[in-house]
Amino acid sequence: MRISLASDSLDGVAPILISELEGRGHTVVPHGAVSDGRADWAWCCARAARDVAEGVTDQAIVCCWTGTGASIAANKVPGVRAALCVDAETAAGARKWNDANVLAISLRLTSAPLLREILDAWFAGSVSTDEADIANISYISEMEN
Ligand SMILES: O=C(CO)[C@H](O)[C@H](O)COP(=O)(O)O
Repeated sequence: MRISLASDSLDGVAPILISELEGRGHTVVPHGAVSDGRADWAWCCARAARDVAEGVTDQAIVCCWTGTGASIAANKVPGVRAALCVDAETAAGARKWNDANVLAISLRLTSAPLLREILDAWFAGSVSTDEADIANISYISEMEN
């Protein structure tokens, strides 16, 4: 899978994210501190989210200290459903019930072992085929129109 990756800093797990993703067989398109060092969270996380909306990449991972700014910026991009995930259970739910296509990570809260659990759950997950779940996701898309 092609994954855009954005972070506003090289704090916490940010430096190991590229190797974690490449180690899982993904191709990484980096933005912000993990690329050229530009570190505005709003800009780099929106940039990664736009990659997904434009079909340049399949999914994105966006990071900031809290994870909140990263998720807010990504969710401003139409077609993006970004989920701030602090554990594997949340990541599994975000894929299943929200069809989330952008994973937001808090660099403050996420240790390396926790990151691996979150990534495992995120990439193992797939969207629910339940009618009510699909209707909820459709409603989110309709709100963008
Ligand atoms: O969490 C964040 C935004 O939601 C940022 O990572 C945080 O605001 C960065 O702060 P600073 O520029 O002082 O390191």
